[in-house]
Amino acid sequence: MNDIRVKICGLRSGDDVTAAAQAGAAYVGFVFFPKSPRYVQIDQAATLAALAPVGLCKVALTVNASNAELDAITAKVPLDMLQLHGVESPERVAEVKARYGLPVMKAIGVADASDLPQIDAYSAVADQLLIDAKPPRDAELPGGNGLAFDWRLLAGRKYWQRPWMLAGGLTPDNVAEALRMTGANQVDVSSGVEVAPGQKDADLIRAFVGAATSR
Ligand SMILES: O=C(O)c1ccccc1N[C@@H]1O[C@H](COP(=O)(O)O)[C@@H](O)[C@H]1O
Repeated sequence: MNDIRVKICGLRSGDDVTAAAQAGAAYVGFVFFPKSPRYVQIDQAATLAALAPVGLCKVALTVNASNAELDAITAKVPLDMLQLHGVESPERVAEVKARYGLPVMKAIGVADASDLPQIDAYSAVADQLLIDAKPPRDAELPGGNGLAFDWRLLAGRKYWQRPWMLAGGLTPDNVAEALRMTGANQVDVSSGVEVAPGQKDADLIRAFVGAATSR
């Protein structure tokens, strides 16, 4: 066992929450982006979050959400963290953090080295960073596309100012290599533990957490 922390994102059923918790995930994510096959409505997310055992960090993933949307989510769902996965500016990240009093994780899309400097800008305001593959220009979703970026871009950059997670195209088969190449100590996965879009699989969740944590 190592101290790698795993987030399983896009949970939609009680069985998903149980599978993530039993596998040893540290975070679970609920997607509040209607175009996603992993979308959950607020009442559904509230029910799922209530099933999470104490200590499992419950994250709401939103995309360019308004205050009204975030007000509605945070009023009903017991949360430990907000994940901002759109084009929210550093100022917006700071505003959300102050308004809701929850830790904020900002997702940053990376395709090449020119995308890396923004990580420093967000480090000044976000509590955590999620370094994900930049979506293709015509993508419907800003994340959850099962696409990896060139992990060599992060080699030797282990020490960002903030805790960070690696995401994008991770699977039970490649997560150990991704951790080795990037030096990440946290990873986030969505489509890599699914048998169909939005349909998580307990065996894949177990295999992913096992592969990440047993190096
Ligand atoms: O999962 C989604 O549907 C999603 C929708 C909108 C924004 C982000 C989304 N997912 C995030 O993207 C990463 C990477 O996904 P994948 O493992 O490549 O499928 C995922 O961990 C979520 O945080």
